[in-house]
Amino acid sequence: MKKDSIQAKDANQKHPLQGAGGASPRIIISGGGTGGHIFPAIAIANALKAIDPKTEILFVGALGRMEMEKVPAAGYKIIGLDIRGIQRDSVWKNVMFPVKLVGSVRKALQIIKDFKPDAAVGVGGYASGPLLYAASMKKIPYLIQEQNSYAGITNKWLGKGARKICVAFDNMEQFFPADKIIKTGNPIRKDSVNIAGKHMQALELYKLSTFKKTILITGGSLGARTLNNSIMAGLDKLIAADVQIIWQTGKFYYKTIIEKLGEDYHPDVKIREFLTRMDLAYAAADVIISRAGAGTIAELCVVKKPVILVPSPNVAEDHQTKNALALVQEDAAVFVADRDAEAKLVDRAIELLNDKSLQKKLSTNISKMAMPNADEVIAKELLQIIK
Ligand SMILES: CC(=O)N[C@H]1[C@@H](OP(=O)(O)OP(=O)(O)OC[C@H]2O[C@@H](n3ccc(=O)[nH]c3=O)[C@H](O)[C@@H]2O)O[C@H](CO)[C@@H](O)[C@@H]1O
Repeated sequence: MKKDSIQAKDANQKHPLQGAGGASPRIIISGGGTGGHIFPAIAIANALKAIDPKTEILFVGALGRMEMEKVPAAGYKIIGLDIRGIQRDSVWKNVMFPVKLVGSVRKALQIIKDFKPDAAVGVGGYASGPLLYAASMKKIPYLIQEQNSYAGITNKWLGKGARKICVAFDNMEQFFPADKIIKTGNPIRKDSVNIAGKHMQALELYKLSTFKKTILITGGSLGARTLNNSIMAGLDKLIAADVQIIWQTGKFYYKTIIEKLGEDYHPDVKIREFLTRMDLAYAAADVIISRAGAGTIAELCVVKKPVILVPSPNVAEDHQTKNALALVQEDAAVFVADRDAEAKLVDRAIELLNDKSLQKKLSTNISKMAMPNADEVIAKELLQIIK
């Protein structure tokens, strides 16, 4: 584990925020569903460990969801609850929901009894509801981390009982009690944005040329159909422009794309289902095309590359558009609407690659919006509420 500024200087010296009486804190972190919830949770866990490596951390997620794979891969233990969200497309799919909810609260109560946490954290996603509800029943203090400019129904409800609510956007008083809100930014995994000096290593990993410009396409943790369709439509143009691409398709779309194009479609087109080393993908890129998920945006501000954002129109209250506009209003990103992407995205990307002064302006402006220490700030807030 890397040492950082909040770690005690001497390994034997107790950090001022270490658990009461010298005991190391025991924390449950709950939630998940998509990378947008899971990776901030891992970032908070890493920050807690940096303060006190003996901190005991247990994750609670939803069975069958991405966290059950990504959390152990990050080195943490996770227990899954048998819970899923309300399905809006069919009433019948929700018949078992009340039974599963009650079962999950019961299991969460047992987890709390066994693990004996000093505090809990909810990052949003199915599992945080039952776990934080159980925590409130057992009078365990908890903190909520809300990534978006729009709070989901569970977080709004749980916000009333939270000690602190850490947010990344202004005007969150419309969802949460004002006295509990702290604007910290979104926690990001330090290793996903640590790109300094890694350009050559990144080109080697992807077997990319040092003589060509590179575009990274990322559709967020699940991939994005619109981005995939737009790239598919513009492949010939990209190749003709001598551009190479790292194309993250997402798990759902990968197979179809590979079936259509073949495994070795073109040496300049690197197609991947999911990128496990975001640092190297960011490091390789000259220009990035991305969805506007809150976590990705927080990372893009730190890696400060020129970015084109194509917000998903299929998320609650159109929050990705709000995320994207927060940057576009500061001249910190180029905006392409989802409905225009297939016709315009590749042209805009090639134009941006050829416009050095626009690239410079975007990089400078996006870097001003970075809040790189949210993980540490949130970890400290959490330890304060234990005290
Ligand atoms: C469709 C949907 O519901 N999207 C939501 C979801 O986005 P999503 O799950 O896509 O999350 P974000 O865009 O916030 O973050 C994606 C995270 O996944 C990582 N990553 C991504 C791709 C990859 O190949 N490898 C990888 O490691 C990124 O580095 C980042 O840390 O949660 C966000 C935060 O609540 C919301 O703002 C989004 O609107």
